[in-house]
Amino acid sequence: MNATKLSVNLNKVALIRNSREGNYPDVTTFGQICLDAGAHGLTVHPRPDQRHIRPGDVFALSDLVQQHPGIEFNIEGNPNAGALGDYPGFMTLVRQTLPHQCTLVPDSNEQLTSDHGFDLTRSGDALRPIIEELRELGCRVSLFMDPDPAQIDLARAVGADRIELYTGPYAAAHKAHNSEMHKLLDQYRYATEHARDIGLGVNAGHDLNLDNLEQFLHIPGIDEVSIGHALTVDALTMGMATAVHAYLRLCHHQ
Ligand SMILES: CC(=O)[C@@H](O)[C@H](O)COP(=O)(O)O
Ligand SMILES: NCC(=O)COP(=O)(O)O
Repeated sequence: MNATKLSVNLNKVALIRNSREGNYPDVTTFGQICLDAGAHGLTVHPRPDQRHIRPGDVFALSDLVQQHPGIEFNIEGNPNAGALGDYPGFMTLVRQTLPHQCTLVPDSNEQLTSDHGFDLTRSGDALRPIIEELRELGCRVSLFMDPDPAQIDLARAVGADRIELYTGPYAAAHKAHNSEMHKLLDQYRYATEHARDIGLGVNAGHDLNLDNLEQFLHIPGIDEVSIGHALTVDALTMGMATAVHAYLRLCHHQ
């Protein structure tokens, strides 16, 4: 069984912090707890409305990760999200913090959460120079994608290093005990095989949790999962370090 890396998404820790004045809980402290517990990386998805992760968190977590060689910092977002108020824009933040991985996501500013992968037939040409710049900056570039082999071919063609499979539909089918789930899992399995065959790495994320992760990871070849929402909820009952351990076990690291 191959091991999949776990990157903990800290958005929801920041969301609680932002509900009051001050810095409690401190996102960087929770990042440190995750790393001490064995997480392989930290993920943030700064959104232009700063509903959770703020630019200061991105800088602080970048500094934290630099003190931990081998740990990956992953920044997610729409590269076309420009400056808004005191939000400097996605690409400015990335240029200033140089994460190991940039996961590009086609979210609009007002979206509640990510809910689809890129349609590269429409946005591929615009993404190509952005991907080129990110790779020149030394960032691995991953594109948030649905499990569609034709679109995955385009991800390769526009210069991505990896894809991140959007797992929301799988999570919903799993929760509903829906007969669609097995059909979906076949699609994710085929998409993963296809991506690897054409030289792309494969990440996965969105709504993965302690109930649905194990079955998803029966698909061989998933390099990394990024998990935030459910892991943070689990941490409310288990504590953050124990929650990270529980997810690491399902990723076959413990
Ligand atoms: C790309 C992706 O699936 C995650 O970034 C997810 O969207 C988390 O973002 P929120 O925490 O803002 O819902
Ligand atoms: N890329 C997915 C991610 O970072 C976390 O998604 P979720 O676990 O908060 O749904």
